[in-house]
Amino acid sequence: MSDEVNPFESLQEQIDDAAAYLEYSTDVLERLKHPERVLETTLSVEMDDGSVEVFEAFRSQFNGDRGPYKGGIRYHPQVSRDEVKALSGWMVYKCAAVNIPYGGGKGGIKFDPRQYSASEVERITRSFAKELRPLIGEDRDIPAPDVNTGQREMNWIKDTYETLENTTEPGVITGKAPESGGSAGRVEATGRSVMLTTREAFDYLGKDIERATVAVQGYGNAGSVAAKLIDDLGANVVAVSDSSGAVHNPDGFDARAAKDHKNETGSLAGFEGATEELSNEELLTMDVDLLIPAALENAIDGDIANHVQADIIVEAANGPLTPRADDVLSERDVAVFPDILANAGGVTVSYFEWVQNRQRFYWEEERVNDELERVITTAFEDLVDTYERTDAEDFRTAMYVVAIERVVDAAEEGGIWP
Ligand SMILES: NC(=O)C1=CN([C@@H]2O[C@H](COP(=O)(O)OP(=O)(O)OC[C@H]3O[C@@H](n4cnc5c(N)ncnc54)[C@H](O)[C@@H]3O)[C@@H](O)[C@H]2O)C=CC1
Ligand SMILES: O=C(O)CCC(=O)C(=O)O
Repeated sequence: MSDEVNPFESLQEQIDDAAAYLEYSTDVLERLKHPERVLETTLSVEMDDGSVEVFEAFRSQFNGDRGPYKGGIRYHPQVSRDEVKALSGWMVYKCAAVNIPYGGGKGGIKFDPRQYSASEVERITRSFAKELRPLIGEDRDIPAPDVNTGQREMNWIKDTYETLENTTEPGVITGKAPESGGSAGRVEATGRSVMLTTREAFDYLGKDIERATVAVQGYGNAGSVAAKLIDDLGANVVAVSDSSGAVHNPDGFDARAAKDHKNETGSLAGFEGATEELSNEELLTMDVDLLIPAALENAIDGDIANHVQADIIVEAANGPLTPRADDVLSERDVAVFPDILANAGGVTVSYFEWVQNRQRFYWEEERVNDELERVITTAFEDLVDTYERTDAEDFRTAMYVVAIERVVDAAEEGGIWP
């Protein structure tokens, strides 16, 4: 991609954009732009054939002024020190945007888990958990799932931690299976907040979600649940993609059937509800009402942004737009609703899981979903109030204004800063 940028630099640019609407000194702003610490380690793990392989792994703790560091663990060949730094920073501002009492962290192991057996993935995960042990804890740093990790990996990390610490501490990690202390509603929570943000955005912009056409890039946890729930609002999902490519039907198709096909065959290719297959870029530039990038960072750069035909973008992925794409889309009046609001359902229900773990009292799914809806609609109101009050250049900048003010207030009121 022509303007693919380092995601850590994107994060810093987003903070600078918001700073123009805030009256903080450069010292204060510099502190908001760098992680407090980053663990960089290597895991030496025995493979099934007896050989030993070495993996790079990271955990970044960006800012803990509002509470324990919080954020997922990603398994992907693109994982790097700067990527986890960016992702951990986005967690800080996400938790502040939806006003839950956490700071931000993120971790990852640089590998493709699909190339390894389940027992190899388990040994790699448990090896990482041993490295994380001194850093994590229910009041210190609480990991969770992200790309290519889920309940299985969270359960292994919890078990390794609890065994080594000789304790029972389910709140050390969230996104666990319900049998291991996970919360009802966590698997669907990220997609649910994407749906809630979409619903509020259409309402705010005076557009009708019923029969609105939708394209979704990335059909994993975040993208497939968002598609299913937006389909339930009456919208028409016409194209979805995964790393194997995109499928399209101009008349729309059942988002659940597309997910079933992916679960059964491992990819969207050959989905019988589609009439044609497209490239990833063709999906991103389709003439639809709503585009949901739900894969990885930098999916839409300045060049692609020039060809985007959607009226509204709701970011399910973290950092899917480059700063240049943001500028182009803002000039072209495409409304972008930012990741730090739209995908915050995951960490919000992680917060509910952590509360339930600490109280040893578990909620029904209906309560989880109701509380999540309250958090996201309140954050959406905070966003539009600030957007209108500041006349910010776009919704992302307005959301960062809200979030940065909360982080600075916590640091100042808490006596962390003079
Ligand atoms: N899982 C969670 O709770 C949360 C996830 N997110 C973010 O959502 C995004 C997706 O994460 P998950 O859904 O959890 O991951 P996942 O591993 O469940 O799914 C990722 C999907 O993206 C697809 N993909 C990868 N590269 C692609 C490409 N170039 N074009 C099209 N599709 C591509 C994969 O095939 C897969 O379908 C990430 O940015 C993640 O950080 C954000 C908040 C919470
Ligand atoms: O559930 C969580 O704690 C974090 C989820 C996450 O990694 C994210 O929001 O990007």
